[in-house]
Amino acid sequence: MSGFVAALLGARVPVIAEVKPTDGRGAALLGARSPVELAGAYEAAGAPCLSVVTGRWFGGSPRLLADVAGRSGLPVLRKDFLTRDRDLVATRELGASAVLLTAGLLPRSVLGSLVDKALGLGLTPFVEVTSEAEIAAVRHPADCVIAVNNKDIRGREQGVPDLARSERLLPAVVATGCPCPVSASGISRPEDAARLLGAGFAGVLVGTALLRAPNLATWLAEVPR
Ligand SMILES: O=P(O)(O)OC[C@@H](O)[C@@H](O)c1c[nH]c2ccccc12
Repeated sequence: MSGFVAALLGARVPVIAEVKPTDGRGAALLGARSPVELAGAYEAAGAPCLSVVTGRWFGGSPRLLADVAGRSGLPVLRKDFLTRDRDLVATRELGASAVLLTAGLLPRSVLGSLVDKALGLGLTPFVEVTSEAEIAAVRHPADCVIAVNNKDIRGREQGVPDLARSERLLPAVVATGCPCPVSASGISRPEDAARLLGAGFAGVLVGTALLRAPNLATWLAEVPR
């Protein structure tokens, strides 16, 4: 089992906490904090894993990933729209433990070979899906995190989130043998996170709501398992 998956499955509060400078509309999310300070605050509040967005839509960069991964003791997921083998090699070199692969943006054969390549590099594939057809396209599901995205990435994550999508698709994710189903995006309240975990998700990925929370520790403490 990968370090990223082990950290999530072993966590009391299995929330992957995201570092991203802006939301999909360009609104600033870090306030006066540096990304490294924010990562430290997530760790202190008990988050088991981090997600770092390196895509420019969200104000990210590869440098941001290197800074956070170099300073944090937590396993880090790189979130970006990567399509080539060499992007995965670079991701490893930047210090990530897991890498986002977006099933809806990649032809099935490309997704399969990127999963193979990531596993060969020791990176956990974190495959985001929005439909049963995309779930069926995930190769080696037992070695991947399969994450249901509650928003539509084609709309640059700006639309209304549909948490019911996660609940609807969970049985199909579990049926693949994936040990670590995750629900990602648009989870705005601790009670929504708790409901998804109660339904059977092994983890949730939360960005904007945590970045805007007045108190991280309080938000996470309100997510009982
Ligand atoms: O801020 P939110 O709604 O909690 O969402 C986090 C994360 O899922 C989102 O940032 C995201 C989902 N897919 C992505 C792809 C690239 C970059 C970022 C993302």
